[in-house]
Amino acid sequence: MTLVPLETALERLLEDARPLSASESVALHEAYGRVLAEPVAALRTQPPFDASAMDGYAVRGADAGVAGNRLSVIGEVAAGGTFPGTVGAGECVRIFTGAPLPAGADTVVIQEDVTVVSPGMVELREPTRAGRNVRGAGLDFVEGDLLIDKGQLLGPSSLSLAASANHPRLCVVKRPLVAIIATGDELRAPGSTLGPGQIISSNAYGVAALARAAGAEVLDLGIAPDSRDAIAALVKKAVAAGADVIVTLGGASVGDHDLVHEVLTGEGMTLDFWKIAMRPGKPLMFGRMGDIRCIGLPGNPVASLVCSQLFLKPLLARLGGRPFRQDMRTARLGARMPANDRRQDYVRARIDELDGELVATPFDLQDSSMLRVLAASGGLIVRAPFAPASDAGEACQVLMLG
Ligand SMILES: Nc1nc2c(c(=O)[nH]1)N[C@H]1C(S)=C(S)[C@@H](COP(=O)(O)OP(=O)(O)OC[C@H]3O[C@@H](n4cnc5c(N)ncnc54)[C@H](O)[C@@H]3O)O[C@H]1N2
Ligand code: MOO
Repeated sequence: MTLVPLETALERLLEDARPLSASESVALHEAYGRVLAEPVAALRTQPPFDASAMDGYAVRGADAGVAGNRLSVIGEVAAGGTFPGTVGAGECVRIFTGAPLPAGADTVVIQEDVTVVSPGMVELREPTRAGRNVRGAGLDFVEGDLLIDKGQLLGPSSLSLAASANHPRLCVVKRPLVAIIATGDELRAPGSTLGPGQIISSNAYGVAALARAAGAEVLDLGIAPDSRDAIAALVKKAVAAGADVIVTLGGASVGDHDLVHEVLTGEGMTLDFWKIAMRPGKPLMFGRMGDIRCIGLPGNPVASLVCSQLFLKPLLARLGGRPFRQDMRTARLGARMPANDRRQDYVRARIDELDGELVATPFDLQDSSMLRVLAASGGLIVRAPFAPASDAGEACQVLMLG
């Protein structure tokens, strides 16, 4: 059987994956980590007036430069207030950080450089350059300035900037909706009392977490038994819910009970690729149902999560318009590894840091049913198809797991 090379599969999955055109308006507190769908322009000027940057005395520049100058204090202004008069020669106004500069003044002498001679009189101890300690109107931005470009991921500083520009809400790219369907007669939800032959359905939880980490919204449609009608009913539900991506779990292989391909095709999916030269995850399936992408994940728990990390996450990131890069690192092998066969191998490994270097030690047991080993793995050693045997201490590539 020909297996699709992993790079080819990834290219085909991502080739036409663009940010969804749908957008929504969200309150600023909900906008962290979202992607901006429309540019943000300043609705106001900041600061809107010449403002004091320090606590001190607002003076005319001509009066500020001479130590020993005595100035009479004609009033006071704090942030939020305004001073009604004008500062003349030989005068000053007590001022606090953030307050608008009174008319006539263009300089602030910080209070540390002043001696209060009497309640109405100060003496300058140090000269201050004209214009110092003043933030000119529009120093940060001017009404109409483009502040944040469309497509930007909204982080803490962009949220404060948008707020400062007087936007209570922002227009962001819709999160891709992922519908998850588990398949298998043997599966029961966590917390169930199991009958003979039954196991707990675990894959959806990790896959959903990876999808959310990539910026998606998740609709977990539960478990369909191994019947065409039951699987088809959940696929129809996913389509009706507006899913952008339908993820099935299990039933992707070649057994008599592996019905996913048949059902998805019956519901209108055109298959793109199926069966990849990778381990775990060989039976991965990808197709399109109109604009909906369908990913058939293998049932083995480790395979479903490794395939989600390698395929689902980048796809969802693209659809959501967010940057994505796998966290690949170079490490030293902590043990010898045998030569690889034709499948790209993702080997569960313990990751330690030793003298500033990463050391990746493969676990002895690599069965793709073993979640405990995966959970103990800080990363996956990536072994290219037909890689020769490697000795302990040799450099290797590791896909770090978050
Ligand atoms: N003759 C062949 N048999 C198999 C092949 C093959 O190429 N030829 N491939 C093997 C590989 S590799 C994998 S991976 C599995 C995947 O097969 P399916 O996608 O059809 O998965 P199932 O058969 O439905 O389940 C496999 C295994 O995983 C358990 N499972 C399924 N869903 C879940 C879930 N949601 N949570 C937890 N565990 C789940 C299921 O009970 C089985 O034990 O096929 C090999 N066989
Ligand atoms: O994907 Mo399967 O887990 O390669 O064994």
